[in-house]
Amino acid sequence: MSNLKPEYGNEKLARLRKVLLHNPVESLASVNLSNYKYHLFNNVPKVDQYHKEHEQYAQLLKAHDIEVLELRNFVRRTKDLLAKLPNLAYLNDIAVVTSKGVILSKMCPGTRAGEEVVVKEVLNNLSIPIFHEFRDDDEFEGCMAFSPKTLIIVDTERLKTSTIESFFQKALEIFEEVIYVKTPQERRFMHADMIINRISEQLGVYFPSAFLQTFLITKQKRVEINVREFFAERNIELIELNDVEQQNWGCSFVTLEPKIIIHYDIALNNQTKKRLRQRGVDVIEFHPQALLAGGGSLRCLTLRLWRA
Ligand SMILES: NC(=[NH2+])NCCC[C@H](N)C(=O)O
Repeated sequence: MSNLKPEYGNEKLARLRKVLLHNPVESLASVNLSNYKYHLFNNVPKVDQYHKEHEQYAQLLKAHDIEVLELRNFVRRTKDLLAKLPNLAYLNDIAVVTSKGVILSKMCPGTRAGEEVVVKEVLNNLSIPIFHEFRDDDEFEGCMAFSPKTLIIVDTERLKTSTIESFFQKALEIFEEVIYVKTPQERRFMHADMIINRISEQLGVYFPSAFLQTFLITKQKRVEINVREFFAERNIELIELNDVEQQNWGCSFVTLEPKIIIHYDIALNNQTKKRLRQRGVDVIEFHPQALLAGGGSLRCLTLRLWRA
């Protein structure tokens, strides 16, 4: 019997130790001029360049001492699905790994449906338990473990309100509170990381106008809150991003450890970079070209498995 602590869980903002990536070599070439919109790409990807950049990103993570697991090495039974799922690369949306187990998404009907079947097999093969799975008629493309206490669920076009409602009680078994955000149903706000993210215990970024209505939900109550005031009361400063930064995935980065983030070099403007520097934040920059066709950030490509 081992008394080692399990090596999974990502809600505590410690150093990132282990991630899962998937360079979509089996599927990317099937995205073409006649189907790229169906496949939720912004345009047709330059396949070789996309793979190259994906590999460069994996190397960047390794250079920072992060263990990088390749999804295909943990897939057997669901192997045939890899060729059919070009968005499987966007692993962030398919699962949230907490130290109490995984919240496994239920991807929307269409090109992303079934991604969770593959990821479930992988998690199983990695001996990471599932905390929650949704029903067949649910839609839930991820949420954000903001801290060990706080789960953020953003009601985007990729989540069904009824699915979210039915999940609150379960979420409150492992989080003290859920922050529930109503956001415009537009592609630019498709997942939680498009509107908010954390950099350290005391600092984050957000895009204010995406927060149409925000609620704090606990076992005892549900109250409407003002996000900025709410976080300010807890001494968490949220830096505002502008419209262009938000559309360039400004909120969607990988926090390597508190105050060090890995981000697209095109995402933040100089003023924001300066603000971050003034607060002691280091930005490790990565230049994307072909990756942009997929409509996702480096964070979207990364299933954070373990922080410690
Ligand atoms: N967390 C994210 N912002 N993910 C981006 C996912 C991109 C993907 N092509 C989609 O539209 O579903």
